[in-house]
Amino acid sequence: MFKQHIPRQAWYFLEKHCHKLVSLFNPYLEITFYEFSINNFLRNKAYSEIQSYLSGREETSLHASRFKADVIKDSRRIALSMEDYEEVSDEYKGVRVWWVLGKKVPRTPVVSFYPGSYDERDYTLTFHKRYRELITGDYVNQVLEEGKAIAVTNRQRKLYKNVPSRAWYENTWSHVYFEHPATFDTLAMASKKKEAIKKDLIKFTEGKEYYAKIGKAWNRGYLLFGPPGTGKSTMIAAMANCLNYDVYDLELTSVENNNELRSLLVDISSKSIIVIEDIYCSLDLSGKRKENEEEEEVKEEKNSVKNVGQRRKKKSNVTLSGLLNCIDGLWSTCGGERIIVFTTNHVDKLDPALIRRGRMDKHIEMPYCCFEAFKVLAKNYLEIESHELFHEIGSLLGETYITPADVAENLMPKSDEDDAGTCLKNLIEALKAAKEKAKKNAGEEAELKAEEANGSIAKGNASN
Ligand SMILES: Nc1ncnc2c1ncn2[C@@H]1O[C@H](COP(=O)(O)OP(=O)(O)OP(=O)(O)O)[C@@H](O)[C@H]1O
Ligand SMILES: [Mg+2]
Repeated sequence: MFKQHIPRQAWYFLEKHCHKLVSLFNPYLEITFYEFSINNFLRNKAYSEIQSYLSGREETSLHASRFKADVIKDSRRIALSMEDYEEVSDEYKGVRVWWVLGKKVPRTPVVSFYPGSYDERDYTLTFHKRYRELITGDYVNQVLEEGKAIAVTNRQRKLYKNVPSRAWYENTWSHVYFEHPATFDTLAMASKKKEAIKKDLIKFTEGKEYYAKIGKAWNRGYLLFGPPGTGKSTMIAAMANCLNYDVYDLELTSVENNNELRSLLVDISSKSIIVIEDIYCSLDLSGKRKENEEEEEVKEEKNSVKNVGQRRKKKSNVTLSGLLNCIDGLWSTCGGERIIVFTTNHVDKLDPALIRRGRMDKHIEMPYCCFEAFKVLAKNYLEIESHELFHEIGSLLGETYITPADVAENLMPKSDEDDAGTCLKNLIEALKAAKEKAKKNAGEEAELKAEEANGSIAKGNASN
């Protein structure tokens, strides 16, 4: 119980040599909840729940003297949790128990070349042997339940990003707090389509029993495809905000091989969206590895800015089958309530196996800006729902392709003097320019085709 007052190395010595003697007379039992499971692979849920439970208790703040502070829920409050080796007591049905937060001390000194390497921690629960059943049953269950509930209410959502691992056992997700403002209300898209996606998501979150009944893992895959600037990443943020899920942004080019990918995926908690952006460019998933590599080598020489990324790409040995196995494995083995989202600008170039239904259950096309989507943007950016210029904008939008990102850029006031009318006029200019450009491109293309056709006719005549 008072282990923390004895030097740790001395404690290990005593424990090792007097273990049997001590346990014979010691009326107390100790249960340890490790932060990581024995194989160092998965973070123990119980550890996090105990942490939340203890942070949420008044006794913790009364009896512990050193705390770690964490900002919770939109930076409005802080949660205090015990520092290493602190001890707090708790009472359950008149029985006193003690919790100590321990830290694993390596028995041999470890020299690390890397700063901030992670120490493993554990919570030890101590209580009188007499109450073994009560404490290991009811009390521990109550702690875990309450901890889970506290974690849900205090939950500050996180955006995780995989970082290249330094060693096989290391946790390779790092996070920042997720505070993206996009919602389905601010997303510029035809309202019917938006509502259908929202409904699909809500149905998924409420579908625990349904998925169990049909014998399918409680996960869902979405494929978002469309040109750059049509809102694929914005849609992901809106999904995460709608469902209150964490986001795991998986950068495949930083993953060295299939094993590393597997260990990253199994470390993802439930209530999360796993995102693989730009799947076509992240890996060679089309099977045409040779051709692409040659193209890349040429590009590499030309474009020095891209060199770092290209070199990382070559280092990654993640394969299509590895990715598929991981996704299927993940879907069937771990807890559930996870969504995986792939985004791409080149849907036609993806391997069909990757996006077949069952893996990517819903394919969502992110289109160019339509009038309805423009009205959402006008409301977001200019706080107007109608204007005399809307009619002209509507007909121009029907005649040309422009992304919501370009519309948004034009609607943003460039100076304090710019009012809604000025911004709308800017947009009209941009639309007219886009229309002209498209016309010119179409003309050139037609000319080229005609030239090609004439050339082949002339060739045919010559050979006759
Ligand atoms: N549908 C949309 N609704 C609201 N805003 C949008 C939408 N599409 C684009 N935007 C605006 O344009 C910016 C770029 O959009 P976003 O990054 O979501 O596009 P993307 O499709 O992910 O592009 P890329 O393929 O290049 O990753 C966003 O920050 C947002 O402000
Ligand atoms: Mg994007």
